[in-house]
Amino acid sequence: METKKKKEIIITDSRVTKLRTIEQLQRLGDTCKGALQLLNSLPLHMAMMATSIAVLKFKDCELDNGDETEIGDRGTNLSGGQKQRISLARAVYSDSDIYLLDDPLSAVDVHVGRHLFHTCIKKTLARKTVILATHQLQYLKHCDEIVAFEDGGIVEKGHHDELLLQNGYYKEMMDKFHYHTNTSMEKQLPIPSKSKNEDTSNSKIATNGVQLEKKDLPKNSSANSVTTNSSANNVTQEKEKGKLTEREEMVVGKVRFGTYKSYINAAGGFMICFLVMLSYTLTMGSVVFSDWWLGIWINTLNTATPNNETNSYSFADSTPSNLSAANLYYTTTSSNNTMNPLPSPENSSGFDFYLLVYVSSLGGIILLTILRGFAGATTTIRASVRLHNNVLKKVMKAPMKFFDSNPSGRILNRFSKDMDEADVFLPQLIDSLLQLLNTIALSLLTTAIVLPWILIAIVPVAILFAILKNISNTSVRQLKRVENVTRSPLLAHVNTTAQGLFTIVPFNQQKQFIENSTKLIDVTSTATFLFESSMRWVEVRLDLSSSMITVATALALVITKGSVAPALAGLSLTMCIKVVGIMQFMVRVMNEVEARFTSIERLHHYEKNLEIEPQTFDTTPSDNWPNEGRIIFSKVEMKYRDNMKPVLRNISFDLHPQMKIGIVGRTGAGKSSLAAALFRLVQLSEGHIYIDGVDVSQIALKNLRSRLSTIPQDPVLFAGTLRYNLDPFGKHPDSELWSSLENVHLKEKVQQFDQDLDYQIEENGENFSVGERQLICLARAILRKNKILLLDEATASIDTQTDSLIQKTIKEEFSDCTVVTIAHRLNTVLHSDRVMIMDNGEVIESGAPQDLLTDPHSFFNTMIAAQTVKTPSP
Ligand SMILES: Nc1ncnc2c1ncn2[C@@H]1O[C@H](COP(=O)(O)OP(=O)(O)OP(=O)(O)O)[C@@H](O)[C@H]1O
Repeated sequence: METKKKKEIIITDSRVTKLRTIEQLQRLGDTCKGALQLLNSLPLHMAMMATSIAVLKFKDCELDNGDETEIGDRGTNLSGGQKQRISLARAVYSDSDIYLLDDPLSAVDVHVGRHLFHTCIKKTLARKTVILATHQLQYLKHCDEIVAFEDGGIVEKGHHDELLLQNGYYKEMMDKFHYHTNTSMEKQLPIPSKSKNEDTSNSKIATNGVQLEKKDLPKNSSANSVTTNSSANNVTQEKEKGKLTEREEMVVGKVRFGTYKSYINAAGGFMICFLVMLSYTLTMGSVVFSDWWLGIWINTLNTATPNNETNSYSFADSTPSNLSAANLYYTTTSSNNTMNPLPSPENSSGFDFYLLVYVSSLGGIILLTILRGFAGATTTIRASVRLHNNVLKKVMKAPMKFFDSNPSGRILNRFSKDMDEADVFLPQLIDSLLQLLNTIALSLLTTAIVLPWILIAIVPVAILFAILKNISNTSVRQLKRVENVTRSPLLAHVNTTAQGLFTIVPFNQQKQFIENSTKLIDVTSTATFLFESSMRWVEVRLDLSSSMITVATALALVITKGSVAPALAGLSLTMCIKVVGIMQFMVRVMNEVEARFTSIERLHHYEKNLEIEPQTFDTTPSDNWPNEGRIIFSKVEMKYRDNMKPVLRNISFDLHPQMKIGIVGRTGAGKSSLAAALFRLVQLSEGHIYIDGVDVSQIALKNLRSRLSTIPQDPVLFAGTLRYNLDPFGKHPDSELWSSLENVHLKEKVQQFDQDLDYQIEENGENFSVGERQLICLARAILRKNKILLLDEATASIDTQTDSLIQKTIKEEFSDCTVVTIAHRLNTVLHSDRVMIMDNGEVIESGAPQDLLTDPHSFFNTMIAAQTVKTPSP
């Protein structure tokens, strides 16, 4: 493998079928957890060492704790460019022979893009075969071979110079590209060749009324001085800095009353729960009454029969309900021949009366049982539905930092396993518990009335079981809590593995993921096993105690043979077996109920303690707000989390209505954070943002977010029809939907689908390319007709030609709107009214593009110069 391998470069057109594998590889390469898992699995420091020179320059990445920084689910705490660089670093580290890179330069700025192309792709991977799908046409002349695709087929193939000579598709594309980028700029202005630091040392930056001295600004965007200083002093503090995920909470001790109260409240309140309990008591009471009445009836019949000595005691039925007054009453009345005040069954009316009451009581039992079942089921279902909805509402309103620091597995765990406990296990257990409690209460009551001396025997049994319950309860409950918590990492792992499958498979990391999964399953199963074992532990002891009590009673009866009447001896033994059985069962159920209530405890924790985004309603904007689209940022400072340094610092600018503004800057400079601040995804630590004179922090989030349109860096599509994705509330007629699709140049493609607007979009829009997803989002924004549109790298994954058509559409469709365009492709913002350049969380330059281009010292000029592809010396 010493000979240099041939490189092949493939250009893809976003309207053309892409190489599916490459696309998915890159897209899923950006899923952070996959990155984290892989990076964790590899010797991370070595990986970074091997690739940092070529790719990362981690200090430029401004990660709080360098390569030790923890990355959240799907790379939530990384900028788009940082995600791409980590993906590329991972690919380089894998040291493969063939590299498939799908547009890895789309989300990075021109400086980093050049660095990545020349240092990483050309130099580090010099001896590898690299297949690069890209829309960055400026790099093509450095490639060995170019393959141009159109409509899913190859239209041209060859070297840059050859293809130019052919004067065909490639030449036309290059001409358009140059027209849109370098040529137009070159026509306007000379391109300075000064380095960035020289260029920017003295000039002033105007940000509409706010004058900033450039010398006050950091000379370089990198945070190297920050990381260097702090790491020298305190290593522990440094480690904490890069920490993202918080420990999942786990309560110790008894389940608090607040948890039960939250369940009772969710079920409908104390009164409803009391009524439900009453329905259980009445049902149980009706059974007892029916048995009792039968006893009276039979007894009356027997007293009416001359030969009544044949009375027998039958306790064969072992259901708890038969441990009732009826049996006891029957026993005593038949032996004592008590007076019966009721009508004699000898006459037919008396017989009818007994029968009538008995049949009515049976009817009552049926009715009350149905009522009880209905009341129990609806109440417990209502409780779990309300709990679910309350928690869901809380999670939906949680701030971004909650999702950053809580892996998806934790949230999934609450909504799956914990909800399952509330939906399935608890209703059954509560039903059993209420029945048992009533049975025991009624049994004790009747026993106390009829055979009070039996209570003396019951007391020690009850004490013994109470002791056993107390001993076992603590461990059963705590082991259930451990089981609850250990499931979260497993769910997170499964979730991220599924999402990152197209990264895992090409990197051949299945084995490692299976091993990790097995380890996590082991941990979860161990916890489940321990919980189940603790339950079995107490059950064995309860069984043993019950048997011993029964044996002791039987022995006592045998020893005292003759001194106790056979009937009473039989009764004692039966009572003993029943009472012990019920008590034993009740201890089990009570233990399990408390253990399973730990899931309600976890749900209640979210319900009660989850921080939500500030819901301010101080100002209610008018229905047509914002009708002008003026945006003012005043001394804005923003941190993603309190313990982090600000990502936006002292940002002030004033965007006039209908202004078209371009925001450019190095990757990680804070451009997307600006959008996050505007949408109040993260609260400002200082300063204010005004839209048409209204302080956005004073209005309801719903009002704010529904009145602004955005196309995010990672376009989001939902599983459903295309129509639903364009117009979720069905507010627009089909004609408008088609017109918006036409505006984004997707009409033809959609017409090819069998079900056109009803075409089914898969989860995350998997059946569309990233560029197409961005276009669908743009069509959605066109339909919404809001006065303010924010495009965050909205056309980064779209070819230059379509990009320019889209820019034209945006210009026409949003001519009377304020459009903020965040872009790395500088030609995208070249025709804006104003360009703002951001660096290290600050606006370092602002002005009309023409003015900035005429200033040879401007940052903007250096960026333009970088885009004109100067090959660095090897
Ligand atoms: N949710 C988050 N939590 C913590 N830090 C974050 C989060 N999102 C972004 N950051 C950090 O904030 C900084 C600015 O990120 P931002 O996404 O605003 O950059 P950007 O200029 O849009 O970059 P790019 O051009 O690469 O998309 C980066 O250093 C990034 O690591």
